[in-house]
Amino acid sequence: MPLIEVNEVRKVFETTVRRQGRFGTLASLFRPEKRQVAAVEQISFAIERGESVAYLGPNGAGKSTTIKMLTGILEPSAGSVEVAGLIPHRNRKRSSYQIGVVFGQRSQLLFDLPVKDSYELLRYMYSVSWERYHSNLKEFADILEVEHLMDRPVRTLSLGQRMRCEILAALLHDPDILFLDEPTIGLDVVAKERIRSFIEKINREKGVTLLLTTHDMNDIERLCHRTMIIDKGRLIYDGSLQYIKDNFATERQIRAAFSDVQAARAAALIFHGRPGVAVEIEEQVVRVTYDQQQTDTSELLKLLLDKANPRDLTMQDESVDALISRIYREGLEERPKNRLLAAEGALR
Ligand SMILES: Nc1ncnc2c1ncn2[C@@H]1O[C@H](COP(=O)(O)OP(=O)(O)OP(=O)(O)O)[C@@H](O)[C@H]1O
Repeated sequence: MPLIEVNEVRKVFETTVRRQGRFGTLASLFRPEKRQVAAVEQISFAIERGESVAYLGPNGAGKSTTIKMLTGILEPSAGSVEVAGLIPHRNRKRSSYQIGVVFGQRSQLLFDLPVKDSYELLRYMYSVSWERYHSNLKEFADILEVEHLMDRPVRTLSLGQRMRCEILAALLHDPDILFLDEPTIGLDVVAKERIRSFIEKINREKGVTLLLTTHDMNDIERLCHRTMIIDKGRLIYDGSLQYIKDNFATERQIRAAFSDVQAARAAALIFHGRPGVAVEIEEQVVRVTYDQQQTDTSELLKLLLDKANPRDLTMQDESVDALISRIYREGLEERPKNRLLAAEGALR
């Protein structure tokens, strides 16, 4: 039985529309105009114990609203949500024992108090035994390297230090599921890497199920075996990141370096006017960008090697980040949508 089960879920918010002008403001006061916003539309998915899933989408797509329904903060307008056998909004307290939540932008630590005080409060709230508390604190603080921060007021911590303390806070009560909303946002490369390796470890070694929202493709590549994409409240993709890469990453770039600018210019001319191939020159480097489905890589490489004399050749696929933003931007209509939807297991 799946650990998380979401069935035909919809969430509609009612908002008040402000009318323009002085009379409009007055009219809005007496007769407010209501408008309904569907933040989530008929979403269904199931997550098994131990999975690690990326939940992606552009701003305003409905990610936070979904997570709020999974954590019981919001009640769905229609459909059903079940998390670890409970209906979250009806069993908020019991449900909270099963889940840990980390919101990149918000804190569950008390700002002016030492980190440890917040942990002790959480221990009390979640009725964690002192023994369990001490052993979890020691184990996690060790790996996250936050032992030396225990007596520091939270407000004095750097963003990276605070995030590591937040993750520890979310795990003190041994939850089965961890919801992470942008856990690496705003962090430098080293801090991101520390957090990723910790999250990976608790998923692999402790079997904690992960649902992660992120705009950082490295988070996904590193942590998640499954990707769900939501756009305008609808789930448009549920499958592997590899599938997206294989089917949508059609753009590829050959980077050829030459011994001087003249040689680079001469090489660029070889591709001039060729349909579906774009060429850029930067000093002695030529970048040839093309669609793999239209043009054979071997053909371009042969031309380069026969007619020019590159010092170095490297190939690069389109970054996943660029790829997913293109999927958001263009939607799946323009692209091989049918292929995507028809593919077995792509959209469950
Ligand atoms: N309390 C609310 N009242 C009215 N509309 C809301 C409310 N919460 C969210 N919305 C709207 O629902 C839609 C989805 O919002 P949501 O916060 O779930 O998106 P998101 O994918 O998490 O975006 P982001 O990446 O910016 O956090 C947006 O149009 C948002 O304006």
